[in-house]
Amino acid sequence: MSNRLVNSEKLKVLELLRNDPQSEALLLEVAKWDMLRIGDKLGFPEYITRCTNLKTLCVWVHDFGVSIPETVFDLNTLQALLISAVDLTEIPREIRQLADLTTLYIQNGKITNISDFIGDLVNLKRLSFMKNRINLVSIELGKLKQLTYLSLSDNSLADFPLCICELYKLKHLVLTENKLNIIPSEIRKLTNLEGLFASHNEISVISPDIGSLTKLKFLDLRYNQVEVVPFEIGYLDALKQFWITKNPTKQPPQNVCSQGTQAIMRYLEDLRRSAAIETARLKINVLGETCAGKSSFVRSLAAGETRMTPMADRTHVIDQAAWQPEKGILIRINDFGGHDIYKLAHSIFMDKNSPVFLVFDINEINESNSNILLGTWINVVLSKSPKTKIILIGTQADRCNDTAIQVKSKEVSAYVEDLLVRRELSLKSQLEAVRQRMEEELPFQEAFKAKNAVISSSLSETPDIARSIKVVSSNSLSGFQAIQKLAVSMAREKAVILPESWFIVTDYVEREKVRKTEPYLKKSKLIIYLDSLENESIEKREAVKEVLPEILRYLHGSGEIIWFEQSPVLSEVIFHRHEIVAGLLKAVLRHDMEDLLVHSRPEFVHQFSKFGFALAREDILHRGIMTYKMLQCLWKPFNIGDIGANAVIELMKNFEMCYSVVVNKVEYLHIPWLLNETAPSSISNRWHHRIEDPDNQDQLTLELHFVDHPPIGFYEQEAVRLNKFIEHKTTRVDWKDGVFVEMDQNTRCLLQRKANHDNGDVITFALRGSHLRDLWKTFLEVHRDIRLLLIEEYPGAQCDMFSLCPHCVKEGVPDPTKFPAEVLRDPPSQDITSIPCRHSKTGSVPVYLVYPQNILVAG
Ligand SMILES: Nc1nc2c(ncn2[C@@H]2O[C@H](COP(=O)(O)OP(=O)(O)OP(=O)(O)O)[C@@H](O)[C@H]2O)c(=O)[nH]1
Repeated sequence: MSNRLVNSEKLKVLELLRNDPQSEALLLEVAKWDMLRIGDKLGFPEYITRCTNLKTLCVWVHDFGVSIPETVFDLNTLQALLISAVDLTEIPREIRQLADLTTLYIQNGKITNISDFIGDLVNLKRLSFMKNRINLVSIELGKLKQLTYLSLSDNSLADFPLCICELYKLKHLVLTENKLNIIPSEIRKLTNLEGLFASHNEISVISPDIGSLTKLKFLDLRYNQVEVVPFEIGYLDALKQFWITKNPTKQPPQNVCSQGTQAIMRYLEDLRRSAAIETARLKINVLGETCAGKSSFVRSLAAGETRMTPMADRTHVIDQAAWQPEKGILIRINDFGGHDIYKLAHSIFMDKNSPVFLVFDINEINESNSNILLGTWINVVLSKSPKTKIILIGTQADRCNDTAIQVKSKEVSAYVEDLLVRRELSLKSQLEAVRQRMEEELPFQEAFKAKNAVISSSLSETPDIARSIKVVSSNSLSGFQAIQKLAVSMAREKAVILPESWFIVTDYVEREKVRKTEPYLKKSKLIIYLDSLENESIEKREAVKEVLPEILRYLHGSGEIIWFEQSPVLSEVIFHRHEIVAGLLKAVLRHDMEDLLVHSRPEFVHQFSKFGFALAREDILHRGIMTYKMLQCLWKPFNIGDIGANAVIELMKNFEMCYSVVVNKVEYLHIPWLLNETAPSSISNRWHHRIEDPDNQDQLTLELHFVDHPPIGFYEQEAVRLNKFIEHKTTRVDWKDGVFVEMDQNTRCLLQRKANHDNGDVITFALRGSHLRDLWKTFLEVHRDIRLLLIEEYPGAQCDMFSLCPHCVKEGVPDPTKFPAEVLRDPPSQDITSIPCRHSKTGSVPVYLVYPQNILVAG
């Protein structure tokens, strides 16, 4: 059936009309129709002239050529004409004949202007020229006083057609995907407007008069160039949804915009009440090996004069320097002291929007150590946040002559270039492999396509590493000017406009940072402080209290504080001193724990008996288990009390550095980072290399192949996450590179990390048991979890995931067939019963071994 009618009962008539178009009886029937929808390319039906009662004509996907058949304009009963006319280049003049039209849609054409005669269609209420090429609109459009809906979306409008602002009854105005650069003052005239949709334009100016649109409920300005949202938008009481993300907004700051309408409105209201102050805050993270010269560089930069660190002063974990290069600009520089703590707790201290200064001693760099001094750090940053800007800074230039500096600078640039080329080549070869498999036309084409898309997108994003390195000396301050200029320009890009009242909180935090009296600030105490400000009006104090979460989020984003709001315990504690958080984490996540755990030390001797301490020590060193009591001892020097300790534990759990197990009402923290030992010998009895009982057991296996090493922390984080899938009454054994779990009598699993110098490291998750259906359920959940961990936490990790053929595994084939793990998310069609496997005698294996037919797929 090619022609479609809205009323299906009339389809028979239509079919007969095709066969016998002259049948008078049928034509009489046609004359009664009031609505007709045509949706093909088979020519325009002749009988249309007989539709003398037609009120609605809807023609989609119809090849008119460049003009609409004139017969349409004779249908003078028409009230609604909706056409999609691919080749139409202008609005047909004859349209004026349809004087009763209330709805006119001419979409998906090539129309370039809206001509004068449009003004004749005075009864129009709804008008759309969506998806044309309109760049000119006649002022006559302003005569359509009955219009309530107008869409000119997806056209080429560069100037806002002011005549639109004469359409007083307009309720919905859709101008998305044009080239508009302003929302003009005249917009105030559209007092009935309820929805203004202008995303994907080039709008940089919004007239404050937009504040007159008292009925506006929806305002969409995403994907524009707006820096300043006028505070008058805060007057729009009816506004339910305001979208303004994907703009370079300073007012409100982008983190406020991404919080949604309520947060934006609160901010704007605050701005209305108090003065607006422009401020630019930037966080720079300084990384690099120990003794590179980081601290000397950071301190000299912040002080504006040489500040060399003595050799002795190299024990800090993280220092934060404040640098105010000019009024209104505050740069916080985190100096990570070359410690692993940065690598372990990246997500706590880092964010993709803050640049990294990677510092190395220019005298030390050579071909053999570039990988350690630069490559490892670059990979750590890129695996976590591939879009972070990285600037390479060679220090200690005063100890190097000019020629050597030139040579070494070139070598470093070449090294980085090479690193990026290698990265690209590796991605390209992965892509090639996937494409080859696509050509083999195996089942699971969707899986290959998905993988193809992921690799292609990584390929299209070249990491943002500055190729030319900056060479400085903290001794002579040579090269500092260039760095200062760069940092200031990066800070300016981050400038935001804040209501003056926000500075009550930011000033308080800054003062406390300098005073260093408290290890952290309590939110409840901050609120008490706000209440105590007698010089401020009650209204102002209340307003600040209301926007406190936004202010804290802003301060977190600009590196001023560490504040997470996932839970009441966490949100109560504001860490305003980075060094305290780093110190607390380092006190637990240290690899020299064995030396520290000596009973006679003051922090332990009064808390533990000798025997009790020996047990606790054993737990930590051999099982990676720590009690709350032990934590309290380790954190004693920081004086953080119960509230602070609970918040840090919560932080560690949230960032998956540990998981907790409660035994006999005592909470134990399991911290895979602390494990140093190889697999206990008992494991080989509980998990044989080959499946023990092949007749009754199966094994599902997931292998993660990394181009080089897994990103730091990935394995440990997955080891923590694995706990989610383990039933309460199970046995779990952890060692440095593995986890073995006896889930129940029938099911066991193994997570293992294996170094493989030639082909990159491999992490394996294997699940073995006698109920294939149950195995699949857990296996899919774990696969989904690992996939999400990679996507969300390690988006730059170069990793290939495979599902091994269970048949090969059972047979003990040394190199089992590997299916791309994407097959686990791509159900094969129901009629496929077997999958090719080169190791099988029959050349294939049953599909249920590769994909869990009839079992719900974990997305
Ligand atoms: N001559 C010279 N010595 C420098 C320069 N920068 C740093 N140093 C010296 O190099 C040594 C290490 O400098 P730091 O600034 O402490 O290096 P770091 O990278 O912060 O070291 P960690 O804190 O261990 O990570 C110190 O003795 C500094 O005095 C420089 O530009 N010129």
